[in-house]
Amino acid sequence: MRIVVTGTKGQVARALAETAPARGHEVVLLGRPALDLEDPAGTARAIAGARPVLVVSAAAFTGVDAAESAADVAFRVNGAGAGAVAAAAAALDVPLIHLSTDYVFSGEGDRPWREDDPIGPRSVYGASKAVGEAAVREAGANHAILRTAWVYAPFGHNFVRTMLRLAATREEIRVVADQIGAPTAAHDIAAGVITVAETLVRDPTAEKRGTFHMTAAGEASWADVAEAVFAESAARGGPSARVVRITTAEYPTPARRPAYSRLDCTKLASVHGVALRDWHESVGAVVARLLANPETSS
Ligand SMILES: NC(=O)C1=CN([C@@H]2O[C@H](COP(=O)(O)OP(=O)(O)OC[C@H]3O[C@@H](n4cnc5c(N)ncnc54)[C@H](OP(=O)(O)O)[C@@H]3O)[C@@H](O)[C@H]2O)C=CC1
Ligand SMILES: Cc1cn([C@H]2C[C@H](O)[C@@H](COP(=O)(O)OP(=O)(O)O[C@H]3O[C@@H](C)C(=O)[C@@H](O)[C@H]3O)O2)c(=O)[nH]c1=O
Repeated sequence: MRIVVTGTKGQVARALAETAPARGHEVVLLGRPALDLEDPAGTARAIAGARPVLVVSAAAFTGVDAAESAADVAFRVNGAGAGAVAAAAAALDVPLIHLSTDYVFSGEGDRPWREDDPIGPRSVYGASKAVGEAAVREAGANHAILRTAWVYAPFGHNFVRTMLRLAATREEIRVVADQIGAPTAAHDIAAGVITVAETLVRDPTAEKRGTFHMTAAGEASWADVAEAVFAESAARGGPSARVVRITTAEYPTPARRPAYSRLDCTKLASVHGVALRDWHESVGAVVARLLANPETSS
């Protein structure tokens, strides 16, 4: 099928472009200037012109700290922009998969968040993504909202690449150990998105629609992720650093991040048969690719 994806350089968009052809699908990536989420009419035109069988809404304002001082842009892109993409899918009568985030939750909990738990974003980014979710639900498309978390890939902006970059010049890196979540590889998300896409097109019944959580199996703190990255990197002769485990209070940032961010993914497994692999495996694979092909990793 022809899958039209918003964003050209995004991690999930690029991973979809790499993953879908082997599954028999064509991917069309639409990004600025052809599709600008701040321009709803232009967004609708660009999506219609690309003739989708299904739309994946993967572009977003993802600068969590930057959003705190650019709330107007974050809400235009992640709120109204997401609504414009969903309205375009509804007008074309094609299914939509919209990506959302663990940051819509407060993080003040002690068991993995379920889809029907009340949201309570603590950051502008999380709040803007929550507005986007609501706009997608309102638009009337056959849709699935997939909330994922802590995304990384061998390319793009992500924590794994930041750690390897910092390790090139530092012996020691201070990393928060009291935020818990599930680091999720963009390629694993892409594989799961394609399976959900195939189901939505084949079987557009109400049961397959709605909101689902889709993260890697297992849990980690950011410090755990850094340690796993450096263990894998060191084993392959790449850069590594000593991780100093610190508290969130010791690493002040403009945005507040959820302390407990794990998502319960059982609904996705039972309705769509999708369960992503353990994060350790995927972090290992991404670090291995980064070290083997640094030139394809930007
Ligand atoms: N990254 C993460 O850790 C997580 C991400 N998500 C969600 O998953 C989705 C995919 O994330 P990810 O692949 O990491 O995203 P990235 O940050 O890698 O890429 C975001 C993309 O959005 C594009 N974009 C930003 N503003 C606009 C705009 N006004 N018009 C058109 N395109 C725009 C960017 O374009 P350009 O390259 O030109 O800047 C970029 O291609 C997003 O919805 C995100 O909220 C959910 C959980 C975790
Ligand atoms: C670079 C660095 C970060 N940190 C901390 C800051 C923060 O609490 C945590 C993660 O920082 P980052 O800025 O890399 O990640 P962040 O931008 O918070 O990542 C989030 O992005 C958005 C888009 C999402 O949707 C979320 O699921 C999540 O992936 O690590 C350290 O402790 N030490 C460091 O050296």
